[in-house]
Amino acid sequence: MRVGCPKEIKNHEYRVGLTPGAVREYVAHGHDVIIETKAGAGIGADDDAYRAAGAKIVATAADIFQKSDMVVKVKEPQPSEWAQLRDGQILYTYLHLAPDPEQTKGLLASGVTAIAYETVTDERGGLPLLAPMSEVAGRLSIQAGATALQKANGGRGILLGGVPGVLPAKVAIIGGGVVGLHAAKMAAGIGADVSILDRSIPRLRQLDDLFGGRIHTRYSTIDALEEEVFSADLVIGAVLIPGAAAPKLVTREMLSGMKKGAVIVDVAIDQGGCFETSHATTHSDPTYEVDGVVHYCVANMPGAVPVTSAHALNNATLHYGLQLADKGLKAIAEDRHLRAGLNVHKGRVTNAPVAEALGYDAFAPEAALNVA
Ligand SMILES: NC(=O)C1=CN([C@@H]2O[C@H](COP(=O)(O)OP(=O)(O)OC[C@H]3O[C@@H](n4cnc5c(N)ncnc54)[C@H](O)[C@@H]3O)[C@@H](O)[C@H]2O)C=CC1
Ligand SMILES: CC(=O)C(=O)O
Ligand SMILES: [Mg+2]
Repeated sequence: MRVGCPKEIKNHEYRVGLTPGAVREYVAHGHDVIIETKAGAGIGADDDAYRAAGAKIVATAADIFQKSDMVVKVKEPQPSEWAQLRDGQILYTYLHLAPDPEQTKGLLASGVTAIAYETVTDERGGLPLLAPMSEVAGRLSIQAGATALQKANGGRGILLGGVPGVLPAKVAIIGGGVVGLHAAKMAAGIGADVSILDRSIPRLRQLDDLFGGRIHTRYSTIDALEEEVFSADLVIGAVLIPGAAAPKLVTREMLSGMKKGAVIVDVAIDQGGCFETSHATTHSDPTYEVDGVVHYCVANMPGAVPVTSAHALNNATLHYGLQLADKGLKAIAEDRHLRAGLNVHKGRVTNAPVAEALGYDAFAPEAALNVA
């Protein structure tokens, strides 16, 4: 199979879908790999590094989209990219379709077979291709929040860890999954007073055990949520219902009960966000203010630390990428966890939560692929 990787074009997105190390693995499996020139510049991998790994360098993204049987990317295709996808081609990348009707329309019109990293599953009920970026974004959320809390950046001017004799800041984390855990590690490590809210009691038990009393866990009712959000200096939005649009847990009305200069980091923004007042921002202009509360809602947070993120992402995507390259659609038909990643196939939506969020009929991946 010919596998192609274009340079990412989303705002300040410096990750790359294939690192030179991943290219070497595809080549070892007998595949042709083409890479757009400078695709790896953001992680310090130049064209020669890709040539040494066995790839051919091409001049434009159009060359990649025209010549590849499978396109491997990081972020959801942008309008100029989805216009170049076609029937019979596999797209392997993050999609986040539920909050994005335009992209969904574009992918359906193209006829492409699109696998969304974020809905591929594993035996333990996890999302193995989302997890590494959630680890990065969870850790970054505390750095971003700490910066936004500085007075000159519009925040209330509180240091997360405090100092001896002065209380630390309060951090409320809504959603104790992968993002929530990694945000809590950073916040607790820096000395903040941390609460995590979740709807899963087994998960709250696990977090309580992990932190040995260093953080507070709370079952996420409206009462608990209000109490935590109203007293917090920094609120991290980290809920997920896989594939679906994020539930709006913090309403506009609730903002009026928050401290002036408090900061919200809505990591769940790639699924539409869990604050009613969230809208996606970019690394060039990451924050805005509503009712005195600073909002940070960057949808590609890991793009800020591409050297870490691109390698962590490739570690997770390589296994199924090789399966797809080796076997094509048969790989999806054979493996139920990869099938869970199939969001769009030949003009049909094949992920139920995406179909429900956007008002399409859902086709089971098995039916769309003619798998018994
Ligand atoms: N903005 C960015 O750059 C990035 C965003 N993300 C996003 O962050 C979000 C979280 O991802 P993960 O931590 O990997 O998901 P996860 O599935 O590991 O955790 C989500 C948690 O939310 C909890 N939850 C669900 N509904 C809830 C509710 N009503 N109240 C409280 N908790 C609730 C679940 O029980 C679960 O523990 C996703 O939308 C993901 O796509 C991830 C990486 C980068
Ligand atoms: C998961 C995601 O949206 C990202 O890594 O950018
Ligand atoms: Mg996005």
